[in-house]
Amino acid sequence: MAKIVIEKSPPLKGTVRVNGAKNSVLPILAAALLSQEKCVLEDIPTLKDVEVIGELLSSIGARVKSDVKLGCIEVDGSSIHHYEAPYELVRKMRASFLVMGPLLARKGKARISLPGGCAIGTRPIDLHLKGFHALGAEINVGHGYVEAKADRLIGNKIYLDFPSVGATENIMMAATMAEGLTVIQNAAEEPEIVDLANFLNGLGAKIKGAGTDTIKIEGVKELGGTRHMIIPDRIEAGTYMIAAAITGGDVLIENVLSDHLKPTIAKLRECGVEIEENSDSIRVIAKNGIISTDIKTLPYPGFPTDMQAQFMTLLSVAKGTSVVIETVFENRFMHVAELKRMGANIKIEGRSAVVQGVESLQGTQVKATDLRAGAALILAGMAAEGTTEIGDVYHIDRGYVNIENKLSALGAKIKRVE
Ligand SMILES: CC(=O)N[C@H]1[C@@H](OP(=O)(O)OP(=O)(O)OC[C@H]2O[C@@H](n3ccc(=O)[nH]c3=O)[C@H](O)[C@@H]2O)O[C@H](CO)[C@@H](O)[C@@H]1O
Ligand SMILES: C=C(OP(=O)(O)O)C(=O)O
Repeated sequence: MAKIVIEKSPPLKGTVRVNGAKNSVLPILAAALLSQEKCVLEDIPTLKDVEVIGELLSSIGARVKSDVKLGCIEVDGSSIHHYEAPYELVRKMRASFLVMGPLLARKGKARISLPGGCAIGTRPIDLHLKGFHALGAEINVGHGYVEAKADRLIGNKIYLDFPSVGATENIMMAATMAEGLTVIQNAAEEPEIVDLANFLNGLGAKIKGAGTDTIKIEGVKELGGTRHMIIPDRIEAGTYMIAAAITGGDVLIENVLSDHLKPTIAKLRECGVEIEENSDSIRVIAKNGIISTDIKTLPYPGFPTDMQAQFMTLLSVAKGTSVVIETVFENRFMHVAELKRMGANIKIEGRSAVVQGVESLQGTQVKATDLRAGAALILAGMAAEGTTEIGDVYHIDRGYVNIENKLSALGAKIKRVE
């Protein structure tokens, strides 16, 4: 099993480029199933999750060609003949459930394995199903699978009890070819929702309001092909911003939309980190040590839950006490036990963690319990005395392209050992 081994890093220096966003490319690849023609996606990150969704689309009958050198994927959905996402693929990646909306719209039926929980929470799919039901689908759950059927989908008004990213995406995709108008209220407003809506509109869909809490979708008869560039990954960018901050470095992060990073930028500034925002890059300069601050995760434009673990690592070596409140997932503190093994002083009280900054962390053997917990441990390893060895790195490979190469190019002492 591969491990990542890290020694305490000098201040990081140089330039790093961020890849296309994992959380955009996954729903957009699922959405390509809606099209009768070819879709070409650009700035595709070479991630395990992208491979898995590619396998899923192929198993449904789409022709998927990827050009790793050019960072492109072409999906031809004209020949889809199947309507099932089996347990083996959904188990590997929850986002597989996002093919349900497109399959319902395209084939009138879908059978998808129930995703189940994961290390960060139970993650139900009730809001996705509430949306499909409101569009006229008959839903049956049994034997670990959800089956949805509809001779035709009919537009409706759907209020989401929570602005779920996945439910907003799945319902938006299903509604593109429904009869009449669908209105999603209390919709998620994440940049990845806007990217998906832009892609769908490129196929000929009629979607308005993506990026606000009310999305209106006027159904069309069919969708064609398009070429689309995936937006930069704001979580990958945020992770490199913290890498620069925790090592006291000076790093230019390229291919970034700073508008998508407002909460991370604001909180880093509160910690005393200097940040220069340019049109498509951000420079992070950390000369004066880190000051404590409080964070509370919220749906966009609030502080992203996907940055909570990495930010907590930074706060664990800050001067003073910080409080971190996780409101999006009920169990997203798995990294705390590992950080504590590295000498962090953190106490959990329900959904809050009280972080008392320590002078320094100490390297030891730890394991990645999920994707961002793994990223948090890499950051901790760069700030820790001695050697840190991270196991279960397959979690990290779900969401970061060549993280050890990108960090070592900035001067970090990090390597992967098989
Ligand atoms: C592939 C992808 O884009 N993943 C992101 C997406 O996950 P995902 O789309 O799964 O996250 P959601 O926004 O749906 O989940 C947020 C909260 O809503 C709850 N919920 C969700 C759906 C539902 O039907 N019922 C329900 O109760 C979840 O359990 C969770 O507590 O958004 C999350 C929140 O920003 C991010 O952490 C993930 O990185
Ligand atoms: C939780 C995440 O992803 P997923 O929804 O794919 O598990 C993440 O990207 O941090």
